[in-house]
Amino acid sequence: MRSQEPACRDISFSTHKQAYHDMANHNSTTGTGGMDASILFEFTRPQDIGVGMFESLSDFAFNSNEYVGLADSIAMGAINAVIDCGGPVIPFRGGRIDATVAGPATVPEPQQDLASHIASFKAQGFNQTEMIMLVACGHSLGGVRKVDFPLIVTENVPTGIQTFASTVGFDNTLVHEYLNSTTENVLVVGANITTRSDLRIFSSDNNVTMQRLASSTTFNTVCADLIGRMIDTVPSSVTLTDVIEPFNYKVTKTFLFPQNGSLTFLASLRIISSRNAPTPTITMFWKERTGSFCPPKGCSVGTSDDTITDSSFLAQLKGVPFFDLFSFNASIDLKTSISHFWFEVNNNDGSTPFVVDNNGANYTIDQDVVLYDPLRSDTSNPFSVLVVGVRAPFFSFLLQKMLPPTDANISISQVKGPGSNPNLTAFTTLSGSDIPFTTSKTSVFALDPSLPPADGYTFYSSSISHIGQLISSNTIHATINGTAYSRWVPSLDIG
Ligand code: HEM
Repeated sequence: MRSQEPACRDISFSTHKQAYHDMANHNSTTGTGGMDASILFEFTRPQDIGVGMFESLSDFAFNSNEYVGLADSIAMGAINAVIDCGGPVIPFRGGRIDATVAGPATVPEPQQDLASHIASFKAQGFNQTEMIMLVACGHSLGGVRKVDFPLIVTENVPTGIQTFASTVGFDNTLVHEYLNSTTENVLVVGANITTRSDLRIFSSDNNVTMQRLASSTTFNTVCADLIGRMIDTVPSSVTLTDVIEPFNYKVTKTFLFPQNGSLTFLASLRIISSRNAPTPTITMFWKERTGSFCPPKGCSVGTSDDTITDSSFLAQLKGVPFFDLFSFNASIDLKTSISHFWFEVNNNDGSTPFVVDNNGANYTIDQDVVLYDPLRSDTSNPFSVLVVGVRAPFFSFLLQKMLPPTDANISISQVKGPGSNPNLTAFTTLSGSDIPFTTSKTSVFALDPSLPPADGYTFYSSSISHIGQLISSNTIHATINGTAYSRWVPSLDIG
């Protein structure tokens, strides 16, 4: 079995529900609310409660960083939940912006009447037919937990969850069981008539829409469309990206730091691989930042490592069987440094070698003045020592004098998870884990006398404790002699 095989599990169901609850405070008239991760501030409300909701939020606790927020993770979670349960592939757009406060309490509740539900869905941007469809798509998965909704699940269920359909998976079994009156969906046939919201919704057009959904092709098409609209419902101030598809060449794991009289530059190029073709030969090229050192075609180095990995299940469904990661370890002339790099790929199949250069823009290195130094840093335990190299001013470099800059302010801001929300301590106890909040922390660097200047750089360090927390990204900010620099370091470790 491949490591990326899908698994349709409890967490898939609650992740899917969470996406709807996050979206459900959208108001299409005012253009406010939507998929904005405000659920993080709302999940103790009666309409949002449940262990499932908490667990799926915890699942995403470490995904956020300065560039990708929790709301995008929730949207991607819903897409994965649907495919993991055998449903259709829903396109993903990025760019959601996380809310910083709770939204209005407009998530529909099962005890409300039909008119309220029609009004709620209308505010969210869905008409009555679409409401029926979206609820049928949503309730294709999972069920109602007795522990959280004892007034709805009135009888004992061995698993604690009264499922909406008799089979597990994203399909229209729920629709068939509803139409042929074999359903055990408690929101249709539960003893508590007040909370039979699915019955009121499904039958609100005399079952015309439910009958349409009896075709599995229609069900899949309709659900892909409506769940896609659901996760793309955002405040009007937010513009989502185009649909994001896997791309052929992705540069990752770049590190530039001084070492043994040169600059070491590490980079990896991830390419889509079928495993059936010959292994390509890839060469990395680069150009100097200043002066001349490289031949006219650029300095170059071959691969130092090549690892094939499985792609995600979503990528497999999009026709990406494997990824091949080619690593490069280049020694860069210290004086002339590096300004940009690109690759030449020879597929070794008789075709002409070609250049991969970020569609003509090259992969640029914006500065070499402030560098994170992974070798001088120690991230092996929760008490990390992070080291930043600062290039000595030009004149002192020429004189071979490693003078520290006269004025250096360096700090690192880190996104960490989980943090804690003091208002929600009851849930901390309930779940046995921490609240899934990420927090941002800034630490200051000081000139480190234990690290002698070398290779034109002076070294600054900062001791950082992050016991029990995972760091999801880091950005170094520095002002050196009046000039501001910033460097994003997604991972502190070379490996
Ligand atoms: C009037 C509208 C709706 C009402 C009143 C409603 C109500 C409920 C209730 C009471 C539960 C049980 C929750 C639990 O035990 O954790 C539930 C579960 C669920 N709902 Fe809805 N829902 C509505 C619409 C939707 C929509 C539009 C979707 C998604 C498109 C959705 C997706 C789900 C999923 C996937 C579950 C199962 C969660 C699990 O098993 O962990 N619901 N819903």
